[in-house]
Amino acid sequence: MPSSPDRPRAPLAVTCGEPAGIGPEVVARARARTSAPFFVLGNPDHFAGFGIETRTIDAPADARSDILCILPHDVPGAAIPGQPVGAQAAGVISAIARAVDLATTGAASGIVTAPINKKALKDGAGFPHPGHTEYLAALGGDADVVMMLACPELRVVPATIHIPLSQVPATLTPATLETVLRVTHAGLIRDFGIARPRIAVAGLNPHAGEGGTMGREEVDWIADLVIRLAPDLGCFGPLPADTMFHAAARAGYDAAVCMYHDQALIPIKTIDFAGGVNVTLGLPFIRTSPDHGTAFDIAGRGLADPTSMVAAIEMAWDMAGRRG
Ligand SMILES: NC(=O)c1ccc[n+]([C@@H]2O[C@H](COP(=O)([O-])OP(=O)(O)OC[C@H]3O[C@@H](n4cnc5c(N)ncnc54)[C@H](O)[C@@H]3O)[C@@H](O)[C@H]2O)c1
Ligand SMILES: N[C@H](C(=O)O)[C@H](O)COP(=O)(O)O
Repeated sequence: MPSSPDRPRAPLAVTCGEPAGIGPEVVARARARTSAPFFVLGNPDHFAGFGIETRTIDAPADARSDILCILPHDVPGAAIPGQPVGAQAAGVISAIARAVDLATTGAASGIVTAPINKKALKDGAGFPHPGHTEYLAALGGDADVVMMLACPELRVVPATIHIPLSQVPATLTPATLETVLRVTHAGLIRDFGIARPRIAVAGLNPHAGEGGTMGREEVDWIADLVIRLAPDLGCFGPLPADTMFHAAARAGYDAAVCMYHDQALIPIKTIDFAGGVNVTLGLPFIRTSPDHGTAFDIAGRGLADPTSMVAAIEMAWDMAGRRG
């Protein structure tokens, strides 16, 4: 748990996520594993049956830490494990927007999102975004946002996120990478309390291009950009991605900025899938999430591990305390 706040803080708003997934289960089980104040936006029926006492509340300020408090949100019908219901998609999406409103007005200290199934939301309600990160960026006024996944041993940032691998080289530009590095640097200072962040930058190509023999992006512009920004942002690289995640290498930086989704997320989900947290940097409000998805294969079977949800809640609460 984070240190005691200097003054009372509003509780966190947790979104229900996909009812057919493990979101409701990990939210319910998290209640028994942390004392951080939160309430969940969703259909109260979806949170029954996990052996956790629940209570519906009328307002965020009514939230308590000893009971799972649910602020009712219209996500109609039963939750069917592994089978998304199209009619629920709009409610899953609007719960996210409502949580953002609550955080923006100060009724919530920040938001923690339970996992969504992107295909279910697209099929059910035409959700146009590939993930929370992009939706939250839009809700946050087209903010320049960065996806960071963090665990005690490692923080990673993919510079490109939910796009096909074939589009990565064209999407990566000096301007986009510079923005990612600046937002990452600011987030490490503001939300992680690191006074002088050290940021390792991965190469795009095998062996970071090996002097242009295995790809040219590193020699054409990535190295120059990193050198130019190094005095301000404490960045270095580009490094061969295959050798920058072992324990001794990790000790040399506070975050690794990677060129694409899996380059960043494979190492952290391998090192600490249970404890990883997804945090969006650059938003005008706090947002964290567990690092796992809807896990339809185990939904409704009582097998879901709430550790990542607990870590996400505690990280958001800690950030809220740091921001004051
Ligand atoms: N923050 C989010 O909203 C978020 C994050 C990641 C994935 N997703 C979405 O979730 C859906 C499924 O994605 P996926 O299958 O790639 O990943 P997943 O994380 O849902 O599942 C991967 C594997 O890990 C297991 N697993 C996941 N969480 C677990 C937990 N808490 N306890 C025990 N086992 C757990 C699953 O059973 C599965 O075998 C996709 O639609 C994806 O886009 C959403
Ligand atoms: N890219 C994330 C992951 O694989 O864990 C995940 O899809 C979540 O993304 P959002 O937070 O943008 O939904």
